[in-house]
This record gives sequence, structure tokens and C-alpha cells, in this order.
Amino acid sequence: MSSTATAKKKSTARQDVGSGPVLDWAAGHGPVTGALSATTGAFAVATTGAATHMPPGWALAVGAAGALGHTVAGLRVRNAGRTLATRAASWLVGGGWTTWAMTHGPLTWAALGSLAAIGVGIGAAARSTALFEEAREEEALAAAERQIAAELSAERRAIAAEWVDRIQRVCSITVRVVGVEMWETGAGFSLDAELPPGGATYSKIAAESGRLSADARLPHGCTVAASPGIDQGRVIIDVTTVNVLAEERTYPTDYAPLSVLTGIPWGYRTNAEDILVYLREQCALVVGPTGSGKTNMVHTILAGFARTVDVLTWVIDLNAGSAGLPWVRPALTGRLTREDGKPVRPGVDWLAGTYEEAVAMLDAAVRIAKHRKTAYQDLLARANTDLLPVSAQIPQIMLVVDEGAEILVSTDRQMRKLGEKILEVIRIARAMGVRTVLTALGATGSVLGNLMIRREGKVRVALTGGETEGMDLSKMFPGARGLRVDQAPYKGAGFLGTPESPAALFKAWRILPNQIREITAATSDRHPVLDAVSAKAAGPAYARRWDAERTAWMGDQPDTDTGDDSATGSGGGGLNLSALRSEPTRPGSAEDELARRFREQIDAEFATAPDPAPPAAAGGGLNLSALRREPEQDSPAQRAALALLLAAGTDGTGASAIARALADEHGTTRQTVVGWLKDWVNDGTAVRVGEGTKARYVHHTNAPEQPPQD
Ligand SMILES: Nc1ncnc2c1ncn2[C@@H]1O[C@H](COP(=O)(O)OP(=O)(O)OP(=O)(O)O)[C@@H](O)[C@H]1O
Repeated sequence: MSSTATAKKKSTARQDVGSGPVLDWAAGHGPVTGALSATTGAFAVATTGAATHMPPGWALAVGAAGALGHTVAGLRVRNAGRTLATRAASWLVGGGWTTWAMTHGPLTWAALGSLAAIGVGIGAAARSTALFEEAREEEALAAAERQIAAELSAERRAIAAEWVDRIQRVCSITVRVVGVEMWETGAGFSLDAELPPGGATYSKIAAESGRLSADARLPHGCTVAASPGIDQGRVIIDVTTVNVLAEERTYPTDYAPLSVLTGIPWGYRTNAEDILVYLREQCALVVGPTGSGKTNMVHTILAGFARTVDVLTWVIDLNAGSAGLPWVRPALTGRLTREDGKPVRPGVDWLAGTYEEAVAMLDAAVRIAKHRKTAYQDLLARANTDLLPVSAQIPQIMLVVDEGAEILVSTDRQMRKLGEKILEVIRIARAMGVRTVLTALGATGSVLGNLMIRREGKVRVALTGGETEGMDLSKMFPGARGLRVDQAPYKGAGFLGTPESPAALFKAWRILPNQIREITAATSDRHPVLDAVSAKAAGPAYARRWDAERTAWMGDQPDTDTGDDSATGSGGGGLNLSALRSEPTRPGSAEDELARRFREQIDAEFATAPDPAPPAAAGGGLNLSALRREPEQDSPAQRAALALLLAAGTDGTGASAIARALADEHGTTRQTVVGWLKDWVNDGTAVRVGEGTKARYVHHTNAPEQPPQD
């Protein structure tokens, strides 16, 4: 039925456009259906024609027209002559038989027998032409492929000949190129060559890298790098022809899930291939002077962790938390929503911007590592390993400490204490799945003089950005030869070495706040939840990490991540966190309300760690149980409206102002807001103050005469 409908539609379409024949001469038939269709068609025409005394010449005319139609259609699709002849012959034979049968009567044994024979004949001929067509098509494809391969191998042969000459000219040795591989990225090629007999080594070519590049007139930033081949008589020569380090490449937009076990991309090499780092057991050190692109690199690293299914990222940044804030603020202010309208979980699991919070975080990390050691004994025994099997159920904790290396070598007493805790994590927590990424402003001796960093932090990055001061590459990458700071004079570029991939040039992807928000939203539902064993060890310090008094500082930060989250002016475009903080803390206050929103979004929605110490009902801390009795807000827009109401403080706000603030992001109308305000007045969430045009709504916690709670 549907095919009839489609056919109808097609024929209508053809008639509509008014071009081409109504009969579809190109319509497909297999050998059997074709033969059947031809013979049954001919039989039907012959019987009805004979019964109605149709002039037999008509059948012949139809056959001739069919033959002509099919030939034209066949020529159009470039059928072989053999196919055209078979089809035309089928039509002509069919037409001829019909004419003869109409004259002599179709219902005779002679007519029926000959029709059957014609049917079998048409079927066999159609089958053979179909096979012939298929073979012809395959041959054409193979010929096209052969042509491409010939062109490619001609290009490769030309490259090989050119480089044999060049190496002869520059290095005075004659190699024999046995293979040329063009890189898929299009950024260059590799030569596999045999060294001449007589004891020449690959290093003879490696030593002339600069002269070879000059002889080949490679663009600036492109290199010729020689390395050992499959045996000592072979050499691999990598030639970059496009300087990908000079380009600004943004973080790839494929946010597919990753795992700490299968590697996390941190940037790309000169051949434009991604570099993966493996941090299950390794710690990392990222060195970059001011302006080298270190902050950007940290965001690239956090993006990689956010994409994993088995990593929880904890960030310490005593420099106003700037490294972690773009990963937290958009989610906590409720400005981000997922496609299904649910709130978004922050892109990092814990952010410490103050000394006290950093101490709490490091203590929790140490407790987790120690407790995992005993609590997972059975699991380790069953898996027959001393390395905790990290998974989405038992996630690895990646502790990212911005300028952490400076903390380690600080002479300040407090900082030294913090440094000791960081070192303790590095020392004791490898097997139990807590690793660190430390950044440093310079690769000074005092940073790399630390044995623990040298031993545990073998994933190393030096962002140079052309800076030579404090950049001792030989200390960062001992044993690596020929690394020069001036090879990577671009921001975000430098050297990266891991135990799996020797130190070499690389560049980090550029990542901007809008992409950070995009990644935060895209990865929100894949972050693991801290396992119960670890959450128990981490205690309230972890469970209450998003409490208002501990996150209030985040609201104080100048908003650099977007233009629409102004930290000033109530009833404006976003959540006025600093306005909330100016009020004294009291149960049921605006700060508690904010905490309720944060906790609702993060703990309730995503069921993070259980709260091991629920606060007392109306104690000095948060009265969460009381607050949780407040009616739930249905949508992110409604929650944002409530936040605006709160932010408006004792001045209050109106439906128009709220609707204006929500219009861009949520498309909320004034009428909708009027409805919510009415509901909130009815259930006591909001209080209406003033009359007529002066009528305003204030949150009940800000109402002039606040009715006693509970
Ligand atoms: N991977 C990159 N690709 C292209 N440009 C980059 C990259 N990383 C950084 N930059 C450029 O360098 C500038 C400085 O980057 P970033 O703020 O990350 O450096 P920084 O080392 O943290 O400096 P500071 O310590 O002063 O903040 C950026 O504004 C950007 O223009």
C-alpha cells in the first residue's frame, strides 16, 4: 500500500513538473520478474485483444515502442550494448508473439507453449546481461582505483627519489627508500630507508635535520626528524610539510566518553596526531611561564577529565580559583540546562579556592587513599592485583593543583604544610587511584629537584611560547636531545613527553569559555559518583563541598566566562551572588536558599555522596531538612525565577523584570511569571508588597514582617 502511494506520488511528481515520459522505461526488473512481467503482459494483451478484435498490428507497434523506450533509457544510464540489445529484443519478441497470437488465437497449445519458451528465453538472457553489467561495473571501479594508486605511487616514487638525492647532497650517504607513507592528517610524510653498508647510522641523518629542512625549503616550524628503523641498518625520516603548531586549533568538538585507562588527549603533535596521556599510575607536571598558555592548557586537561566516565576532578587554585571556576559557575548559577531540561552538574567535582578548602580537600584525598587500601582488600584479592581497579563505580580522583609545584617549594610555613599534603597524596595514593596534575610557572631546579615529582610525575609538559627564562628542557626531559625552546614560539605550544611517547613538540588545543560550558553540559550525566567507601572516608568535608558558605567566594569573582551573568544589580540577567552574601547568615536565609538550590541540583539530582552528618534542624549551619520541605520548582526557568526573586532582596521585583531576565535563555513570558508569582504568594514562598503600580514581590525570607518558620 505504501509502495502504491509512493508510486502515485512519483508519477504525480513527474506529471507536475511536466517533463519526461509517464512510463518509466528505466524501472528495474530482475531476470525472473522481468520475464514474468513480459510474458504475462503479452498474454493479457493477446487474450483481451483477441476477444475485443483489436487490430493485431497495435501489439507490434507497442513492442517496437517498448524496444525504443528501453534503448533510450538504457543509453542514458550507459548500459552495455549487450544489455540494450537483450532488452530491445525482449520487447520485439513479446510484441511479435502478441501480434501472432491475436491473429491465430492465444488459447492454443502452440501459442501457450511458445509463450512459455519465450519467457524462459527472456529470463535467461536477462540474467546473463545482469551478470555482464555487474562485472562491467566492478571492472570500472577497479580501473579507477588502479588509476588513483598509480598516481599515488608516482607521487611517492617522486618523493623517494627527491629525498635520496637530498640526503646524498646534505649528509653524503646514499640511502635506499623502501617505503613512503603519506600522513592521514595531510601534515607530512614518513620515509622508511635502508642505510648504506659501511656502518652509517640513523644519527648521521638526525644530526643534519636543520640542513635537510633548509635544503627542502620547508616552511618555518616544519622539521625533518630521523629515528631508528626496524633494525640498526634502517632509518625512519619524518618530514612535516605543514606547520600545525602555528595554527590555532580549537578543542575537538567530539566529546565522546573517555577513560583514564585508555588515555586522555592533551594536544597534538607536529604531524597533527593526538597525544594521549595515561594517568592511571602517573602524575603530571605542566610547566609554563605567564602568558605561555598554561591556563588554557589546564582547561584542555579539565576538558579531558570531564569527558571520562571514571575520573572525578578535584581542583586547587589558590589564585582565586580561576582554573576551575569556568567549570563550576555556569552549572551552579543554574544558567546551564541539559537538552532534557535537567540541571547540569559542574565539570569538576570539587573546587578549592582558599587555603582552608585546599587543606580539607587534601586531607580527604589522603583519607580516601588510606581507607580504600583496607576497604577494598577483597576486591584486590579477587582481581589478583595490588592496583585498585578503577571504574565508573570506583572512580579515580585527579587532583589538579594550579601552581602546585610552587606550593611544594614555598618557604612559607602554611604553604609548606599544604605542600607536604600534596606530596603525601603523590606518595601513598598511586595504587588506590588518586593522582595529581601540578602546574608550575618555571621548570626550575627547585621544582624538579624534588625526588617525588621526578619519580612519580613522568607525564611532563613544557609550554614555552617562545619564553626561554626558567625553561630548562634538559631537566624536564632528561635524555631527550635536540629540543630547543625556539622551535615552539607559539602560545599553547611546547614539548610533551610521557613514558609512552618521547618528549617532542606539541600544541594544546585552544578552548574558550563557551566550549567549556558546552563540554560541561555535554558530559554532565556521565560523571561518576564517588564510591560509598571513599565518600565515607572523605566525610562531611566532601559531602558539604557545595554548601553556601564554602562556595560563596565563587560569586565574588568577576564574571569572565560570559557576558550575561553579571554579578551586580538585582533583578538583572543572572544570579546576584554577592548581593546574597551581604546578608547575615541565618537559617532560611538567602544563602541557605542558594545552598538548597546547589544541593538540590547536585546531590539530589545526581545522587552524589550521602551526607554523613545531616545538620541539626535549626542549628547554626544549614537547615536543609526544613528547606527541603519547600515546594519543588518544576523547571530550570522557574528555579531561575525564584533565584531572581531571592536576589532582588528586600526591594523585591516584578513579573516584567523577571520575564525580561529569563526571556533570552528560557523564552519565559510575563504571563507565565505572573502565574508562578501567584502560586508562590499562595504557598507562602513569596510575599506581595506595595499596591498598584508599586506592587512588588519579595521572597518570604526578605519580607518585612516575616512569619515565624515552623
Ligand atoms: N593553545 C593555544 N592556541 C592558540 N592560542 C593560545 C593557546 N593557548 C593560549 N593561547 C593564547 O595565549 C593567551 C594567554 O593564554 P593563557 O591565559 O592560557 O596563558 P597563561 O600562561 O595562563 O597566562 P597568564 O598566567 O598570564 O594567565 C590566550 O589569551 C590566547 O590568546
